[in-house]
Amino acid sequence: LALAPVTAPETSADAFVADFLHNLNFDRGVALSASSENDRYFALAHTVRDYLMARWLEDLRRQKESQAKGVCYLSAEYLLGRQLDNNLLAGGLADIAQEALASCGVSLDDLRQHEVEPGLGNGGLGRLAACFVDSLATLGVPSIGYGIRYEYGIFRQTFVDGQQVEQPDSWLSLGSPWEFARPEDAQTIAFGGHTETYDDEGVTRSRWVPGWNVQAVPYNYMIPGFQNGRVNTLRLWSAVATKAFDLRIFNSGDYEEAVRAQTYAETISKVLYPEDSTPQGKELRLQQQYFFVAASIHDFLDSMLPGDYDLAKLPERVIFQLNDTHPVIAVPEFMRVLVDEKKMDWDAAWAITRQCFAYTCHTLLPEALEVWPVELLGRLLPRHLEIIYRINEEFLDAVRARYGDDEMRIRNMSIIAEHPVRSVRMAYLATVAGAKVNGVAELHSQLLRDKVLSDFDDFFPGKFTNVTNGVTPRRFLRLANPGLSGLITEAIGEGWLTDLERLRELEPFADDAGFRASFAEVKAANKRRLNDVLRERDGFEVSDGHMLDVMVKRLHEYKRQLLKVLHVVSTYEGVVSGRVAASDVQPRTVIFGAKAAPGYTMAKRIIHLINAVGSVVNSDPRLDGRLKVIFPPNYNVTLAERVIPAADLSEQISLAGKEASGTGNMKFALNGALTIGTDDGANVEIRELVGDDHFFLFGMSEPEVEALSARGYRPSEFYQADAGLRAAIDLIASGAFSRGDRSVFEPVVSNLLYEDRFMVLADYASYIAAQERVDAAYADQEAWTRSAVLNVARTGFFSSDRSIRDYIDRIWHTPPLA
Ligand SMILES: CCc1ccc([C@H](C)CC(=O)N[C@@H]2O[C@H](CO)[C@@H](O)[C@H](O)[C@H]2O)cc1
Repeated sequence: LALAPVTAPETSADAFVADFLHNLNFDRGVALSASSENDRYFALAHTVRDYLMARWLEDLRRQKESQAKGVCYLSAEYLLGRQLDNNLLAGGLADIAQEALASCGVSLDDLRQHEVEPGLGNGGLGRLAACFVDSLATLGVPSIGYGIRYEYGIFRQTFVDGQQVEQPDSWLSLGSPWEFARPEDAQTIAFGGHTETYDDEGVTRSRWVPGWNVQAVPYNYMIPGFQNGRVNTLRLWSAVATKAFDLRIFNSGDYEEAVRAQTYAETISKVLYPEDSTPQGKELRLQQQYFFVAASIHDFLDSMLPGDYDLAKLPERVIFQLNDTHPVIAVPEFMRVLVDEKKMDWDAAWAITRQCFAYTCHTLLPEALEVWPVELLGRLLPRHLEIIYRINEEFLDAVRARYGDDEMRIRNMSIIAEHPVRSVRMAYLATVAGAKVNGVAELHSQLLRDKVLSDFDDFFPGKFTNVTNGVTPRRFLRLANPGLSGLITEAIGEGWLTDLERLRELEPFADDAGFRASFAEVKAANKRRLNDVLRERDGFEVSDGHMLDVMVKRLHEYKRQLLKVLHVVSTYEGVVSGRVAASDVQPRTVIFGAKAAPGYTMAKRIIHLINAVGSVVNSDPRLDGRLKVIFPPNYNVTLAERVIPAADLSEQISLAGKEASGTGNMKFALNGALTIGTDDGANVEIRELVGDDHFFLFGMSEPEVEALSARGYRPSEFYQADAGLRAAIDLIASGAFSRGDRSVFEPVVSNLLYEDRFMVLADYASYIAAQERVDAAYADQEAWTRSAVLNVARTGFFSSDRSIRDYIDRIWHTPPLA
């Protein structure tokens, strides 16, 4: 019996009920009649796990046995969203679960609402990682996602007087039924101390003598493929003290000291850093990065390779994908293991390392590129600093060999920056060590090659490539928009969910009035559903017949939420000044969703301004209810799944050359919203695919932005030259949205007039003109719906399955396991 393969329960409502009640009674230890909602939720989750378990164990066995080349995806963030529905969909269990629970008088929908989403990420980068592990499993690629099991995820956002207030995200307070703790697979992670050299039978070797260590305890999460019988693993590490409790100190009465090691250790995986662009350079952040990558490397080498594995073959067995620079300390750690622990000679180890890593860059903002002072790195990871120095030395020797003694180039390319403080440029380390470096959209990858890392593109021909981002259609179409999914399947049959480019077959339906009517009805139903959610969640009402104009993303000046605010204020000013009749205003509700990094003051001011403008506009009878602003707090994956299917207009208005890709833009287009946007990030590829007639383009292109900043940009000139712009800014400056107190938003206004780093004023006129085109287009609902259908039909390219296939072809060479 012990050797019998694990089998899933029978796929029937009766078997499902039996397993559910078994889990409730024997795992939760309660009877249904006495059970709490959390008990029922846990029992349901465990039942779904039971149905997926056999596949998981079988997949793990096959991946190990096959020794096929696999991907280790190293990411400091995974923005997973709720798990229940996705696991029900992947297992094809949704219908029997519904029926089974109903037969017990339990509402599946109540249990859905009970789930707290694991907010283990900030925004784009974290959500992309979640989409990618879903696609890796659905394509059947041997792979493991590695990350950190933060005890507290991204903060919960509340508004007090329109201002952001952060609350801790205690997502684990009721426990998480989807995780499997594996303390027996814990890894010891060292820190601090010093290094020394020693003689090893005539060979001088270096070794690290750490100062202290912690335990990294893994928690496994199922990542089921979509109805393909595959389940991959996401392994997240949690920190605990090696010696949790010191009885001797305790007996001496210093209770606090007795548990200090534990408290200290736990802080490593205590909380996610809520920054998504400006690193704070905190030591704990570096501790987090080293903690999870060291644990992951050791775990892979220990658990996935046979004892006598020939390490020289590692490049045929694994590729570590670095999700931005956050995990790049993995490179010197890998070298340390090969050279110091496996006693491999440096050159052989480096030759292997350079084939086992690849780096994805997700940003263009210089301030977002991580640099670590050598003082800090040397103190926390002394051996790693030595290794980085040697990597850099040999690299610069090669640069000199190629270009001669070009000191400027040497200084520009050195992994070690001398100013302002001697630091390690993590993006340069990742670029030198990576077999491949990719950007996340065509324009982004081009700018990396031409500008940000041009010296490296010149030195490493063929190293730079592009993989345009994608999103999983399982969560962001099938689960978020069942109405549209049903319509699509009715029109073109099944199969599109794992072959999204088949959406092209919808093109002819754009000219089918009946189909358009059904499509418009689905959009209207999604709006009603959103209205129910927002009313219950935040007491907001979405007015019928309003165009839903949506801007949801992290709050950052380069994303230009301020441009959207100026459009709202201009429309408002037009009416209250009497220049525009309210009846001429296209009924529109503007929905914002945005968290600001707690330390990002200007971003928090802009959130305050949005709420302040909203409360004035929403309550001014002169607008006759034709313009509304809604800003639900705590935008997250769960809210995105309700807002995106209801949207008519998708705001993708960043300054050209600043948004690496964007992924929200893809989700909106796939859900039948039209985009108003600049030629930035993946907007360019969306516009190329949907066609200029079905995309509201505005603003400067990236070269025009460069040209303007080269000429010297003086925002106040645009203020002077544009009466509409001046009226809008003056209204804000006047205190009209701050009870007459001009000081409240003065910093925002003066920044716009005298700095405006992201050229909001320069693109204002073009934006307003584009919004007028939007109003005109929306007046013709048939034409609008036709464009919306074509947006859906032509954006199948933006599936994360296609992105993963590109990574396999261009970077990983890890074909799916048959
Ligand atoms: C250390 C601070 C920090 C934290 C996170 C980041 C991320 C790279 C920021 C991020 O999420 N970037 C976004 O990544 C998405 C996925 O590729 C892109 O679609 C977005 O354009 C990009 O802003 C930078 C710096």
